[in-house]
Amino acid sequence: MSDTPTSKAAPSEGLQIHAPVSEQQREILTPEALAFVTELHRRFEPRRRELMGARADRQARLDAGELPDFLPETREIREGDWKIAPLPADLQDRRVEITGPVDRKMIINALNSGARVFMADFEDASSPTWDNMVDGQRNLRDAVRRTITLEQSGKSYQLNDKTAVLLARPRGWHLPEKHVTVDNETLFGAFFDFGLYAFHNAAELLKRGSGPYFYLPKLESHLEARLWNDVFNFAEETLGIPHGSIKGTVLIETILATFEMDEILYELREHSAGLNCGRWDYIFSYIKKFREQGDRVLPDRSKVSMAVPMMSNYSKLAIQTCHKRGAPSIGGMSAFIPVKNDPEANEKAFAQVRADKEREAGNGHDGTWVAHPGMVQLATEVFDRLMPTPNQIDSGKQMDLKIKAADLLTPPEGTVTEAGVRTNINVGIQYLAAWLRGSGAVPIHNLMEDAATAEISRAQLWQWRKQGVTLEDGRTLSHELFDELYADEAGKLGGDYADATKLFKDMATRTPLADFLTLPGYEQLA
Ligand SMILES: CC(=O)SCCNC(=O)CCNC(=O)[C@H](O)C(C)(C)COP(=O)(O)OP(=O)(O)OC[C@H]1O[C@@H](n2cnc3c(N)ncnc32)[C@H](O)[C@@H]1OP(=O)(O)O
Ligand SMILES: O=CC(=O)O
Ligand SMILES: [Mg+2]
Repeated sequence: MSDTPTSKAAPSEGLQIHAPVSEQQREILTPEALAFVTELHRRFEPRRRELMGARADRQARLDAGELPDFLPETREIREGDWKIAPLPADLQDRRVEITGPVDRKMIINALNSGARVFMADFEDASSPTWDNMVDGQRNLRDAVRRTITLEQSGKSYQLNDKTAVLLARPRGWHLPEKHVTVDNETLFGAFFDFGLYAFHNAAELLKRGSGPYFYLPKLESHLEARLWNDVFNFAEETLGIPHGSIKGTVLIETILATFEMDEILYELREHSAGLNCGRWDYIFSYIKKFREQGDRVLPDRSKVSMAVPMMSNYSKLAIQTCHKRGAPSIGGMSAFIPVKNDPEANEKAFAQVRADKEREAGNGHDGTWVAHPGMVQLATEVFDRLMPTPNQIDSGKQMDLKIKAADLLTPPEGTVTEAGVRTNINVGIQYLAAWLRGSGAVPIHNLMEDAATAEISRAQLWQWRKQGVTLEDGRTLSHELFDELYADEAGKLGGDYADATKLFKDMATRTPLADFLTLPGYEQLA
């Protein structure tokens, strides 16, 4: 294995960049790195496209009333006795993982936060501007080599001696990288983000005793996991790193993937580092997939907690499935963040996070996510107390659980309120405005908001309006009432939010529901 990454592929012809490239960005966009990305596109783009077609076909069937269930054709995999390959040493203990965008300061702060793992996020927490995506790669390259530093606002940032293990989350299969084409076709973000990170860092990470570790977002089927596995195999061979050294933790954050957790682990068994419960996208996915099914309307977002049966069953099934296969099952993100200048509200936020982490550790998760360094100590204290071993894969928790499709599909009790409608409008517009300005994670009303939580706001509004839901006060959410509430909330935010107000309303009302807010949003992103 050499220090300088090399690719067997020749520097690429056919790849074009349609954006300015600074001197510093050229260090990332080298001919060799771009040749590798080009090859990923040429080999795997037809399958990516086919899988996106399968998503659309499935949605049409769901719109017609079909419900998901465990697949008959993969019963043998579910019932078989197999395990994933052994975990590398530095992925055995993942009790607290901090996440955040690939901004230079955030990366340093997250790696120094005391968390076991840092997930550097090109996805939900990042607005995919060209500079964010390419500079993020540069920041991570420097983080891997431990040369990352920053002087900002009179403060000096550098890495502590002991830092978190680094995982990167590339964009999901659906998101294009519009600034790059290969053979005149748009390159997709997953190939760009994975390709550049793996090319620049895989060998270096292995040399340093870690490895090229990834979180894989928004998968809807085991066939999508198979594609990632093939991409990993190709990358290992091309970059000359050992087979199985790339590890992927799949986010189970779509209602459809929940029915294929065994199969997803199986596809990735030589490359798997377990599963994670991405609760926010999961709720979004439930709304999106069942948007036309009037008996599956969810109540206000604040009422869809991890304690409601549908969500609790999903997380317990993830624990059972992972542990049967020797894999870690990581919990999710509580959206509560520290509240400045309000001790009472701050105490409540901490109590919420504590309760969430106690539930996760008690149920059997092997680790969890936090959004803010201020929550690392609390989550660590909870996991240290309730999980005294590095993980609880062998604890036997949830092994007697018997989950049927209805346990995952039955919506929770609860009502839709005018306040819930207004909050979704207000938060959705504020988030989208920030995203269009280049920030993908923002604090709004003392909660962490990112692309996944904004999608819930949008999809709920769409479904409630479409279904003409009855509000708790007895009124129907007619198109007229929706317009009235929308105009009122947008009016309170004012003219600075004009672009976001227009786009968010379009996304909350346009038929059919757009698959992702970030797709039409990306067309408007500078
Ligand atoms: C649904 C999902 O996908 S969840 C995963 C994706 N979402 C995320 O990763 C969200 C991550 N969190 C964040 O981005 C931020 O915490 C926010 C936007 C929610 C709040 O940000 P802020 O209000 O700026 O936080 P705050 O002002 O309290 O920050 C205090 C310090 O902590 C740092 N900080 C805050 N969050 C993080 C983080 N996640 N990682 C690293 N550092 C952080 C800030 O940079 C700041 O550092 P400084 O004192 O050196 O300037
Ligand atoms: O990515 C995490 C989620 O909750 O969505
Ligand atoms: Mg997500």
